[in-house]
Amino acid sequence: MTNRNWTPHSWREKPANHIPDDYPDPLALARTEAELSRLPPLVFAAESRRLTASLAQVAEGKAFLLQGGDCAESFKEFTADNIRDTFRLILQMAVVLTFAGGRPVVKVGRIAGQFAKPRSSSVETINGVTLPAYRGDIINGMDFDPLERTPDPKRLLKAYHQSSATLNLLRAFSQGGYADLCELHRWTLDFIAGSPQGDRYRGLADKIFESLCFMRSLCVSPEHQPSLGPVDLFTSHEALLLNVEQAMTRVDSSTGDWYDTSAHMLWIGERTRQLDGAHVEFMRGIKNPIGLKCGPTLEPDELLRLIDVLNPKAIPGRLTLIGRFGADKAAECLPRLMAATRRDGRPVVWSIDPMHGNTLKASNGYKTRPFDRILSEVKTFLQVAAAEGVHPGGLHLEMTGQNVTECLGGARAVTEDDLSSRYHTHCDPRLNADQALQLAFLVAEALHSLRDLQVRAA
Ligand SMILES: O=C[C@H](O)[C@H](O)COP(=O)(O)O
Ligand SMILES: C=C(OP(=O)(O)O)C(=O)O
Repeated sequence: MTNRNWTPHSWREKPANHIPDDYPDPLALARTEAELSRLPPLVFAAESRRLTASLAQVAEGKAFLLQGGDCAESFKEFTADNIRDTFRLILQMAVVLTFAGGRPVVKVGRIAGQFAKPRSSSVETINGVTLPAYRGDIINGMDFDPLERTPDPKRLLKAYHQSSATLNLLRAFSQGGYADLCELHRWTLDFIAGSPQGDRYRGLADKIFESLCFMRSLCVSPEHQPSLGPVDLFTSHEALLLNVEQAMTRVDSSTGDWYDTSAHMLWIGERTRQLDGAHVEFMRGIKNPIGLKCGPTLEPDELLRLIDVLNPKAIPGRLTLIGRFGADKAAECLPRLMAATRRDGRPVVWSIDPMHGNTLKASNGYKTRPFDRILSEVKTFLQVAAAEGVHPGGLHLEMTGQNVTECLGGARAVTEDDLSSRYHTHCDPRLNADQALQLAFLVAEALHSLRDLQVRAA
């Protein structure tokens, strides 16, 4: 069923921000878009519907959403080890959060398509030379060189094929070697053993391990082991390059609905959420579950009007609101938005992205994020949600399974001097595996106390 006056290309009539318009050969771009539109879908509509159903459980307070992965995937860091490590980290965090929250965790990666970045400035100047800014490997290259920085349509195809291979591996991991949760949790125990603050989490980690092993001992045959389903990890990315999203949007033959088959879930970024803009126009017409970043300048009225447009039929699980205010602004901005959606009554998932409002420049010039500020914004989210009677539905993180030094702090205390040692991100600083797992344990503690309070109040 098509939305009123919507087509996969109706966004082209609206003002579009952050989509490059400086391809030297627009005809080559058009040919590539046509080629993309003939390539097979990366995901299937039925899988996206399954994710909507899982997110509906989150909206009802019966599940929790963990969405995380790279800030920007890159061609250079495309290896099986990187994919495996991100996959494993998401699962490790999910085990901890499931146990503490007493609810299933819906797992969504920022993976298999998270390539394009909106930038604060469209140019970069170094030593008096000005070139177009790097916008993600799907558009141009990172090296500060005029040729590299020129948008190249061939990159769209390379990103498609990389996403396809990534998904292939993720599907294999989901069904294969990582299906044994007991084994998976052993990795977490290794993290505890090596962490300077490991003792703090040991009690919880040991309880999880005992429970998993107990469940395993109850199962008589391998197919009944505590394990993961076939598409247990869903994929997502920011729907920034609408020409690519349009090319990947297809009619689902079983329902007649339009689905963007580039990922299970897409989100609208903070910089492109204008009510009359191209991104909102495109996203209103696809049937996938979608996210909307909500930053400090979003007012309740505007949010409700965005909900009118993006989820007019109030479908549970369709819309996830992803707050990203900054530790210093969350307590002021979030209550009025949460109160507005609670009063409004239409179902939404409330999630928190504690990364994007907490970026700063270290004294040595590196873009970084302090772990304490990230944690503080998550805690504020949990407190405000409790005060407003809203389910704190999820976490949205930029993180990697690699041992990078991009965010400050954490148990192993990354310092400003450490940043240069393993700073590999292509755009924004990510939590490393230890920092992300530590955050999962700290959120788990907070969710556990919340659960205790709710049980006592019932
Ligand atoms: O991930 C979000 C944005 O793309 C990123 O924060 C922009 O960074 P910039 O301010 O360096 O352009
Ligand atoms: C660009 C991003 O975030 P935001 O739109 O919230 O700035 C992102 O999540 O990659």
